[in-house]
Amino acid sequence: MASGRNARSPGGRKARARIPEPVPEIVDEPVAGLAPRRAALEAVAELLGQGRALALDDALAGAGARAGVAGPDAALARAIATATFRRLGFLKAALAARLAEGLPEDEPRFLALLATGAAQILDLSVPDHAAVDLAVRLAKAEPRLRHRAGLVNAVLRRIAREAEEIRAAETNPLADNTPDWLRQRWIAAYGRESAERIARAHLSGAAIDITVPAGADRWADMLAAVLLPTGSLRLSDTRTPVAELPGFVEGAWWVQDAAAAIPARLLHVRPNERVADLCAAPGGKTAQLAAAGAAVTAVDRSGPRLRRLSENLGRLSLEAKIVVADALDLDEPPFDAVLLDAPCSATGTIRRHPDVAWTKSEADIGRLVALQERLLDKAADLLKPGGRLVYCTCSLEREEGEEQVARFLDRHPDFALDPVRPDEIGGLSGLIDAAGHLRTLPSGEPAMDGFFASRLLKRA
Ligand SMILES: C[S@@+](CC[C@H](N)C(=O)[O-])C[C@H]1O[C@@H](n2cnc3c(N)ncnc32)[C@H](O)[C@@H]1O
Repeated sequence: MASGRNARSPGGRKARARIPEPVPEIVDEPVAGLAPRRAALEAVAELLGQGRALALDDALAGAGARAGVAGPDAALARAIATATFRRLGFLKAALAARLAEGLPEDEPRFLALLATGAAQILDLSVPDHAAVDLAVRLAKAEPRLRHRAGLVNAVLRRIAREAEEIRAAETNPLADNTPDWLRQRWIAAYGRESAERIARAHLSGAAIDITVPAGADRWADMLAAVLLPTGSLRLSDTRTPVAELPGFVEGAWWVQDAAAAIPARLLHVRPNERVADLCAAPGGKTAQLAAAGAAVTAVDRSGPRLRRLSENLGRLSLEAKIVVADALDLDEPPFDAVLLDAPCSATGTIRRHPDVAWTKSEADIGRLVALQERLLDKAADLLKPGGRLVYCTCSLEREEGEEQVARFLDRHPDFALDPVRPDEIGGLSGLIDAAGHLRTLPSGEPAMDGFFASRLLKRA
């Protein structure tokens, strides 16, 4: 792994790249391994260039289709792009220290080409020469980058030569690999030590957890999985594609992070209760509510995402009433219970989606907080007196969690907080704050996505 600190050191500055190495000749024929690199480059450049509106998954889907990659090549493109964003701070510093002119932040394609190349050399088990040669080919194939092919060759060769030193250098992921605005927020919210643990947790990917509505012990044996205290199973076999594991095709379980599985459980739905899942797609929580026997109305404003929800429920032989609508416009009789898994900054999912750290901004949080507030007020209206509301987000930001709920309770004196109890979450009392909210962290034990959840009762 690259070291930003090392890369910025005077040692990094004293020997600049001078383009001495021979640049490989380009032959105009299909080259093994080029298409996934092109897809990764396109997706990373797209996010670095215009960022905010796009998720890496969507950028990869588009770039992969244009580059004609599928199967293992698509997986390689994803691995390269994910590795690039996971350590983008380190990679940029390592590259900048080896470029006489520094790293041009206003040239996203050049930056993406170098960063994806460096990520392959430092973090993936790709032969160095393949990473360098294919990056040079990509540069030569682009009129805007062609004149820099020699520089790409020189810098990436140098990264390869100095890889051991770069990886071995001590690193502090909070200082070197977390954008300033997030670092400040996490230190303010959690303290420096916890913020450092969170940033360190982001250097690794996440485990694969599954939700099993029935027979968890039996499935734990069959899948060689660990039963977590909260009731989810954590797979130890991460090499077999999930769809090939026993029970997937039959719809016995579904993939869902252990933290994401907690909020729906906090509703304690009973058979035939009318329950609204207001931001439902792709449907992990809808499936939990439906599996518990509730009559679920699953609402989402995204048609394509609801199609995935419908397919997922179909595989699981579960049913819900599916409504494509803006939840703010929903016109339905009052519900016994409402789940609001609100759109959020998703900073709790950076282990899985490292692009989030680099493409979201403080302005996004302000916009999302305003939307969450309106959705919460709507959820309150949709609830019967005596009904339960669970509000949750996969965000580490307090404005989207604790502070959002505090403001809701100020606006709604007819609601009261119903604190989460340790016995509801397998005795993990450390996940409950003094007010009774659930707060999970990627750096916790067990490690989970960063989730916030709060249960609110409407007075009868
Ligand atoms: C965090 S995701 C939901 C994940 C889902 N609950 C699950 O467990 O699979 C947020 C969802 O909110 C939807 N959304 C955003 N704004 C909305 C709105 N105003 N009305 C309805 N859905 C909305 C998005 O399309 C997205 O699918």
